[in-house]
Amino acid sequence: MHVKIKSDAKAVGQWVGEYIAARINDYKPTADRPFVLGLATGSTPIPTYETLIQLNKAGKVSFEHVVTFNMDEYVGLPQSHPESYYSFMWKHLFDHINIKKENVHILNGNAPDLDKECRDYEDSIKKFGGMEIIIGGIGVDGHIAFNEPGSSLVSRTRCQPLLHETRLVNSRFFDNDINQVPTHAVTMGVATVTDSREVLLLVTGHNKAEALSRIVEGSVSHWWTASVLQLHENSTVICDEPACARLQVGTYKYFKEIDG
Ligand SMILES: N[C@@H]1[C@@H](O)[C@H](O)[C@@H](COP(=O)(O)O)O[C@@H]1O
Repeated sequence: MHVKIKSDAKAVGQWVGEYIAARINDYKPTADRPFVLGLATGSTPIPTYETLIQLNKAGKVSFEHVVTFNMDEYVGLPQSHPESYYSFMWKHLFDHINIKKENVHILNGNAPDLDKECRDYEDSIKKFGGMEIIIGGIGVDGHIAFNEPGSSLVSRTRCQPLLHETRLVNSRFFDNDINQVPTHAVTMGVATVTDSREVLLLVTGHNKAEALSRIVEGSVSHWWTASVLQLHENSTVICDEPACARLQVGTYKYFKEIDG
């Protein structure tokens, strides 16, 4: 696991956006061989999406042959709801780049048969040959996608109940009213994420400091599901200075020296 430490959230977004654009360009995607990209929601990836939009508008990267799979979606929230992850993705990225609508995949949290929806999603990722890169954020409890603490580290895409704490944190998007926050989500499993050939984990802000230290310095544990990235052969955590507040000085210095 690599750890790159940048000054702030904007610098993280700049680095990750430029890196993804370079990876897409190196891959030279075509209609028959698209670049398959896993994407996340939350406030953390917004600066990355802003960078990708700028690069796309400047003609430096094209999404014509990019296929995307989003990590998760709320269950029971209408797609048109401003806080659905569907709305989020179109508002913050897809509406501003040259991606084809049919190349965008987001789990349907209103599917009549959620188990089938999740199985079909896994099949669809496989049909495209798996993901080249996936980017994710983390919850303050170290969850990746909606794989709450205690999720199996070999879990696959499924419907998952949300913890009270997660709903409380996310209530800031729902008029600070926890009762408006859905109780369940459909989410890629931990193993669905780690099947990606490369994983980029974005961690910004002081409120993620405890989670970052657990993931980087702690043991691999289902209580901090993102810690599984220690076992991935190509994973990188890109974090900002405030998120490093709980790292040991030696850890901080080591990664500054090794990964920049
Ligand atoms: N399901 C999402 C996660 O994918 C995201 O990483 C997390 C953190 O969000 P933020 O980046 O806003 O802190 O929020 C939700 O729980």
